[in-house]
Amino acid sequence: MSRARDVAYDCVMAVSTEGAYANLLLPTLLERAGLDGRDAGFVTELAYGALRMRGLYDAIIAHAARRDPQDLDGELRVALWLGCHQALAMRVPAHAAVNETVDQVRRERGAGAAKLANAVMRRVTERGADAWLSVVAPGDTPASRAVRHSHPEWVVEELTRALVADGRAAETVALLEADNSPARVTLVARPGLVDRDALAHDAGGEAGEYSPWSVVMAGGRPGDLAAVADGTAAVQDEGSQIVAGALALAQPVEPGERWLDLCAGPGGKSALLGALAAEGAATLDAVELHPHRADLVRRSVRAVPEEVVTVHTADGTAWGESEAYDRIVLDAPCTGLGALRRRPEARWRRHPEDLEDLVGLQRRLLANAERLLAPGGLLAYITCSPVVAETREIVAGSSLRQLDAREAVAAVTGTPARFWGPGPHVQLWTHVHGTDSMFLALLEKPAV
Ligand SMILES: C[S@@+](CC[C@H](N)C(=O)[O-])C[C@H]1O[C@@H](n2cnc3c(N)ncnc32)[C@H](O)[C@@H]1O
Repeated sequence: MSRARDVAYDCVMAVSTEGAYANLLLPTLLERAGLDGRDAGFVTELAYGALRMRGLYDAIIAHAARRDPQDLDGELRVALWLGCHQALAMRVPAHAAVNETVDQVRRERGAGAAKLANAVMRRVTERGADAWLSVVAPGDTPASRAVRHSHPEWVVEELTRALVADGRAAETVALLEADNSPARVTLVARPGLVDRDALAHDAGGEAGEYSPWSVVMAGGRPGDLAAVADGTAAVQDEGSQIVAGALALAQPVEPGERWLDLCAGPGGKSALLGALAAEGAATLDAVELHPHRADLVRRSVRAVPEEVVTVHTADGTAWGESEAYDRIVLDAPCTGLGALRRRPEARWRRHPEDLEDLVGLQRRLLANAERLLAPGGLLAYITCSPVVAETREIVAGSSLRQLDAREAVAAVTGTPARFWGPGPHVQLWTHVHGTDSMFLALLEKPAV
């Protein structure tokens, strides 16, 4: 497993010091190292676990090293996070966790740093995880919850505020725990392009709980599936499928309808909407600001008939002619605090100041989307965040009429509308629905 530990170390180093994304980098590192099956599972658990839980591990390391972990060498700190995760969360025997960590540090930073790693890891392994929690996160305050569940304190506050607003005041801990649980890999069988049952069979998986297009994989690499390789299927969270599908199924599609995806990259929702547009003889314009992400959209929609989706590299705040579209999806750039399971580093990259900038951008995008919507048209405002300032407060500033999004979600999922909360918007929750915590509001421009 030494090779596996090296891969986890390289991944966590690149993510924490070079700004890499674990979900993009790790598959490449695994392939390069020729690791799959059990070894790949071990690396993924180790790297993702260390990246998620580094807030807790820093508190433990601070105690064990009697110094601020930020003052340690980057290499030593990363090796200690990995050592903590092995010893406290992965049932690796203490002596192995200590020895592997010390060897790693010796290779990377030499004998002096290895000595320090040895002393710290010996202290870390003197206690089990529960005993450490009572030392570094005693009681039940917002600060101790933040350490215990390894989220920045401001993130805990924002998530708690969102839960309270949704009548779920007692569920903070359940949500924080869900954020720390590995997500199942979910595929979308793009409608009209591949049969869901056939995909489930090929993937050795099963139909997802809510989305009629979803398949939950039991294991294996999605990229090995023919349907994923040819773009008729893809990895996509069930929550994303539900909220995008809701716009398409909210009312019957008239042939010739024009649809717009105003923030399309990397193109998961464009491809699902493109497939649904093709079935209804509609067309879709997909707009994305960044050229490399617009290229990802082109790749994502490659299996949708060519004449249905047109990808544009443009600024969504200024793009388009007024009243040109019958349906618009605005999947706005957001803090992403609803998708922390899948992006283990995201919670540490975001800062409270980001929220103000994002809210300004969300408002400008929504204002342009309102301008672009035809009378009688429908607009889906979506975020992969439950944060109140970028969800219900943005929608409250809209001049459009808010529809009951629960009805549209019910039409997609075949469940009763009352299942989806008090309305009129729908807030999905990771700890309740097993999806990313996506927000959906459906807005309508009055017909003239
Ligand atoms: C939440 S992501 C969209 C995810 C996408 N709908 C999907 O399902 O794959 C937001 C996207 O908006 C893009 N973006 C940011 N500012 C933009 C702008 N002013 N105009 C258009 N796109 C923008 C970002 O680059 C990012 O790709």
